[in-house]
Amino acid sequence: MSNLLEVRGVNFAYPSLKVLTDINLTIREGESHVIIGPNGAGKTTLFKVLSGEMFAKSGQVFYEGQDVSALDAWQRVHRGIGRTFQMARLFVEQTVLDNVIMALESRERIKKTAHGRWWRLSPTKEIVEEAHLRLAEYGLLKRVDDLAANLSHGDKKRLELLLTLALRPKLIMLDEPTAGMAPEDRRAAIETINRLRQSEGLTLLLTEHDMEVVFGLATRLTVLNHGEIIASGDPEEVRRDPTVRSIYFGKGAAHA
Ligand SMILES: Nc1ncnc2c1ncn2[C@@H]1O[C@H](COP(=O)(O)OP(=O)(O)OP(=O)(O)O)[C@@H](O)[C@H]1O
Repeated sequence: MSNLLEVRGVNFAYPSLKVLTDINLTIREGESHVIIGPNGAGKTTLFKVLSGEMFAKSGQVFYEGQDVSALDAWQRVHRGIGRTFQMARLFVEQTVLDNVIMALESRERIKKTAHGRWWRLSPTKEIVEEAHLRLAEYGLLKRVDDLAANLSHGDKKRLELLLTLALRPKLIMLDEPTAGMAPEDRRAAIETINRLRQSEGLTLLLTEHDMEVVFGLATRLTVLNHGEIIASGDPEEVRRDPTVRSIYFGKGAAHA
């Protein structure tokens, strides 16, 4: 497996708080790499630095061997890095169908030009058909005409995943993909994500608190604590690591 993403010596601080300290991390092609850590450990901040929403104070991020540290978020999307958020980001005043059409139009635009923030006012027949097909695949067909704002939490997350994947990323970063879901939705999400990883040849980087999801998805596991990586490797080995056990899985740990 070759390295898809490499993080070298990344440091990040908010004005009054140091959050990431000397982060070194490798994401290999095809793996499902889960990052866990107590609340406030710096997981979301790390995602923001990797996706280009914020820039590291020092250190570098390499994607497919190229330094992308200075690229903006949309430029990283063009390179093939997709991302979802803890609270799904959708065009809530648009219908479910229009959300999908916009994502598909945007993908076509990315293929043709260097700039992807544009869509046609009247989409082609092919795009509308593809949108319906994808909505059917995700079990959202009956909601096509609903406003995205009116979807349930689980359906919003599903739609966001569909939109992110419509851009055909190679690496997809999922920030707590099952947060707030009922147990049966959570199990369905694990299945969907595992299936997509295999069928679309995706590499996954996730943060997650729910241990059923963590061990249902992870092929590699990294533990972040107070902005530092304290363990990384095979999920079962990491689970047995004495430091990890005392900090994270031990008595009184936030998410044991
Ligand atoms: N915009 C900000 N300005 C200042 N401090 C921030 C900002 N965003 C996050 N923080 C702080 O940075 C630290 C790391 O936050 P972050 O959201 O990255 O942690 P996390 O591991 O994702 O937490 P959670 O599991 O609760 O989502 C926390 O102490 C948080 O309060």
